[in-house]
Amino acid sequence: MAGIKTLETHRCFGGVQGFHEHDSAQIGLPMRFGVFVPPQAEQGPRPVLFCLAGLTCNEQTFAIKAGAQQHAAAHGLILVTPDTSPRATGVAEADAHWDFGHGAGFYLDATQPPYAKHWRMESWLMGELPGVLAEHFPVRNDRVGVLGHSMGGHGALTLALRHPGRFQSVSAFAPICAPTEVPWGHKAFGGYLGDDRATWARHDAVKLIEAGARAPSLLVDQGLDDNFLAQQLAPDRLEAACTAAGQPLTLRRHAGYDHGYFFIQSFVAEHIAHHARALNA
Ligand SMILES: N[C@@H](CCC(=O)N[C@@H](CS)C(=O)NCC(=O)O)C(=O)O
Repeated sequence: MAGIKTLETHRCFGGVQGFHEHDSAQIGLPMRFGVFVPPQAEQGPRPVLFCLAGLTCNEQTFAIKAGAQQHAAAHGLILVTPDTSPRATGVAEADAHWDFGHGAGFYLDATQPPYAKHWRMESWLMGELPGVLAEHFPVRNDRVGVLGHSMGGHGALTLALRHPGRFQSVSAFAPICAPTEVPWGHKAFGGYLGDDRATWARHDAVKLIEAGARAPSLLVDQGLDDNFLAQQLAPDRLEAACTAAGQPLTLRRHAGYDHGYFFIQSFVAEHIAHHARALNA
């Protein structure tokens, strides 16, 4: 049995919010993740919602700032908040940027040195972490959703599109929809994946949809006062790709909201309800 180290637990809305660490074989380093277990888990295994955070965030950010536990407790969902990259890798360059390296894993497996060794976030999340969760928490690994914010929104969309059948529900707040077309994506994909743009396209939600990949019906919220909207997020590209491909999408644009967690708090109840509808069905 793969061990985990429990770092903290807190009673929360009748359930338990914990933060844990395990020695990841995929990443080759200890990795941290949060788990909220709702009160209904005392009666048996519950569906799981992965919540993927954005640039500069870690396993605590969404758990502390989004206010999601009260809604997960109401619907009986387990929330999992993975860290956003490997840590303490010894790669000096990975500390030099806030939008690349540590805290900026982009939920993919890097192919380029020096990142290829530890930046294996897709293999960790899709291949290793579900098994760790199944050993230590009352999860139903056959009822799984994914939600993400910004870089994590890119992660939610691309992981769902790249792994059909693994997620029954998908949603995002202010996702990076077309990373191959924006500066954050150019920097991250260039560093992690190298110069071959055909490889980049396999981690771009718009390009994946255009190439025929499909996901469960998408719920996406976007604030119109988001500082990153014009340069980095490209929700219009997602909307156009979904319309052309017949991929179901509910894209809601909200006047006055910015990129941060006050925006997320304002709509997180509706996201949790969206996931609960599919996962508890
Ligand atoms: N460069 C800024 C912005 C980074 C940023 O806005 N990150 C978003 C995700 S892309 C976030 O969720 N930050 C954490 C927070 O708002 O608490 C910083 O380093 O704080």
